[in-house]
Amino acid sequence: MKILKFGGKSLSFTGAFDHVISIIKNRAQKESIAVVVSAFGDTTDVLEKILEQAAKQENFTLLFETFKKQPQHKGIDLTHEFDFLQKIFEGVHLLGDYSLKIKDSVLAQGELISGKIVTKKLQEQAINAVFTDSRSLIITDNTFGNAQPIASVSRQKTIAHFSSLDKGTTAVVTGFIGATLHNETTTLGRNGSNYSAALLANYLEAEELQNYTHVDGIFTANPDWVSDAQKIERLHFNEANELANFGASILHAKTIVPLIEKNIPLRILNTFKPEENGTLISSEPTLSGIKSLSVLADVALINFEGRGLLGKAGVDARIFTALSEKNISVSVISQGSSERGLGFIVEKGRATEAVLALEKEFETDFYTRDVNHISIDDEVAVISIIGQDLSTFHKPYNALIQNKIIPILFNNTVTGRNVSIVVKKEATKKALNVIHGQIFGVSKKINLAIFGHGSVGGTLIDQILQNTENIETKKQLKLVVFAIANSRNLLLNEKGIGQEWENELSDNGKPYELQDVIRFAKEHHLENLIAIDNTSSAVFIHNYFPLIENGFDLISSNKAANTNTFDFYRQLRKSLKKNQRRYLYETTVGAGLPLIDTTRLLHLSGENITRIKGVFSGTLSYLFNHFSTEDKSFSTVLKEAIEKGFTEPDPREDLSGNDVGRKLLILARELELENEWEEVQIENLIPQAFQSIETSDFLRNLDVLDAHYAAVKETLQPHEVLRYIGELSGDLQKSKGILETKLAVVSADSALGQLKGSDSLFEIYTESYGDHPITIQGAGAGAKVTARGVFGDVLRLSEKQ
Ligand SMILES: NC(=O)C1=CN([C@@H]2O[C@H](COP(=O)(O)OP(=O)(O)OC[C@H]3O[C@@H](n4cnc5c(N)ncnc54)[C@H](O)[C@@H]3O)[C@@H](O)[C@H]2O)C=CC1
Ligand SMILES: N[C@@H](CC=O)C(=O)O
Repeated sequence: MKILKFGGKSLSFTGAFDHVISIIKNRAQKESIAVVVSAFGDTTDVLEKILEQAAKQENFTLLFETFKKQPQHKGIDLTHEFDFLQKIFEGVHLLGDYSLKIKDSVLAQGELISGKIVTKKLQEQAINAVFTDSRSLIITDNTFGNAQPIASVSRQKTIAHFSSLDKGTTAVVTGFIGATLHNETTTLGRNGSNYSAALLANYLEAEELQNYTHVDGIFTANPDWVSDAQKIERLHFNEANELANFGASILHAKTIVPLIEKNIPLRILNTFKPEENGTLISSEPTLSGIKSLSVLADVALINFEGRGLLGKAGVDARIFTALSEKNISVSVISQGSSERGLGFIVEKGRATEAVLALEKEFETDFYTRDVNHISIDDEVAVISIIGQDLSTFHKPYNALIQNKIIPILFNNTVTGRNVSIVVKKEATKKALNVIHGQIFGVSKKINLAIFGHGSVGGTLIDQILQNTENIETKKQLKLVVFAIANSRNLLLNEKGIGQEWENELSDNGKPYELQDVIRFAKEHHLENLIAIDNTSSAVFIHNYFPLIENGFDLISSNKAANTNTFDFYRQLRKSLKKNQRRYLYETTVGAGLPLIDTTRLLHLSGENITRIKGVFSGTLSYLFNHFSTEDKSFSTVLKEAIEKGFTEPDPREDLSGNDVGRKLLILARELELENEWEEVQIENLIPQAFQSIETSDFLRNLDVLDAHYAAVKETLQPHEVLRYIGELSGDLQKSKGILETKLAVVSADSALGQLKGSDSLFEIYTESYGDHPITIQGAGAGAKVTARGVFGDVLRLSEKQ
């Protein structure tokens, strides 16, 4: 025989009542089953509410009449139950009070009513169903509200009842309720119906207990909180027991024990998807490893501080005796060895009572100041990682710290392989997602906010969106672009903005402040945050500080932050260090070329860099490579460079030499030089008259540059070409270097002279390499290569997140 149990949600009319009847019908026609039912939907709560109204001597009639008229009650003779309830409510109304015994009698009507209805509906479908009032089977002690079954009597009564049924009969048994030896109605406490079903399975030595719920089975975490949670196919009883103890709402420890005793498998199924296998819990060994995350949300942390009690014996015993006298159960406990500090978790509703009990117990110790204080923090939750041991705990732990979630305390069990972490309640969802992403090997979600969607930013967004699947398959990284903004508008989507981002932004983008992005990330508990600055704004860089303080790592193609004052540069590093955030900006020198990384590694490894020289600007490289050898005017070649996306948003940044100057300054600071922007000697290629006019006027009048550069070209010898060069020299061991940019005439067959297209060339001279510099050469500008470089930074950060 199999026991099928249906919970209240499955039985509500707005739920899956018809599915339940058809499941039972199909199964009853094929095999031997017994059915255990809970009360319909929220019946138990409604009955309790009416009882409360009656006890407060309020008018309970309206609610009671509404209850009686519920559609599921139609067509069934429930006169007996309704009359019984009416009498009790009237009595309670008169007395203004009720006992737990009365409450059990009232609540029991919910299961009695649903049992009758299910039986009748099955009979209408020609199923030989018999209503079975479990008060004649489950005999309990008289702990009303949480009665304990008397196994020997209950077993014997249950077996006798089922033996008396004709073959092919389907018993519909009321869950949750029992009766004392004196025939007084009792209830079995929280999760009582599941317990009844487990007891029945035990007494009848059933083949399997099948629990039909509103979920597909047990998941690696609550899918309402973790969208990547996966269904677990199989669990061992021990693992299920751990899960049950730590808050998995569809399991309860006391349900599992009767099943373990008789080795009866438990299957969690979805009423709406009866054909699926759900989760099977049995004694079969399963693959070892971490199984699931569970959350205890309705809890409070009690912090007991008693420094003066150091070394005194029996303090813990006093604490737990005081609590146990009040029947307050303690879950997570953590105690320091050096001082008498003890933190532990109790049910939230009992926290004040717990503190009062402790204050009473330690009254004299307060007086002697041996106990400093006892406090409650009820804004906490406990996350338990079932199957986790300490050998790999550093992974989720580090991920939490990375995401600025600092566990308040944690503990592990010696035998049970699980670690519990107490976190601030507001961080629960984010913490769950971070841990889940880390330990289940499913993709780690990286949440990106992209500021600036011009040439580089726009190309980057497209590159990311085109490669999301590929990256997820190869790297198990799920890149989610949750924010895209320019200087005016912001588009947000916590699930990820898609390929249509441009249209969506123009349709739904809204004016914003930076705080909107930060708040959105917090409200949606987004983890592994990266902000990407693809603007050229010297104003935007001040946003780096709030971003860092709110858990964002940073990436920029914008050179403004690293070329601001040295004080700003230092403050930024300080904030990054304090908040344990990282900042990558590989594309700020040489676009996609690995300049920063190479320079940094050489310097860090102690290699003495003596000089860095080269063509730093892709734009100017393109300009002079083509202008020197082709019969084209200077402005024609410049326009080509602009069209190809090599130039800065304002091309005068390139022509003024400023862009090269910035790159020199960025590299200098990588070498720990403290140069300021004003100390960079720059040759400006723009005639004085055009240096401070509007960009649009300048762009309209580019040909004014032609005469000057035609004259310069005239002076070149046949084997000579023009190159705009940047050089970092001087004693680079000191705090300042010499930073210089200039237009130079070089031999066409020199390394610099042979440059093609928009290639940059960087020569890094070091002590060990002598006269043979490390040379890095390649496309030094262009939206595609730059975006690709930024993408590289995203992956670098993501892998370390
Ligand atoms: N084009 C290239 O080859 C390379 C460019 N870069 C850098 O990449 C950055 C972007 O360049 P492009 O895409 O060509 O510029 P762009 O002008 O095409 O795009 C800049 C974007 O930033 C936005 N923006 C400006 N101020 C903002 C603010 N305060 N807040 C939010 N958004 C703001 C603009 O609305 C625009 O969407 C620049 O800093 C540039 O120096 C770096 C290496 C190579
Ligand atoms: N305009 C810049 C782009 C890269 O920083 C250049 O030409 O190098």
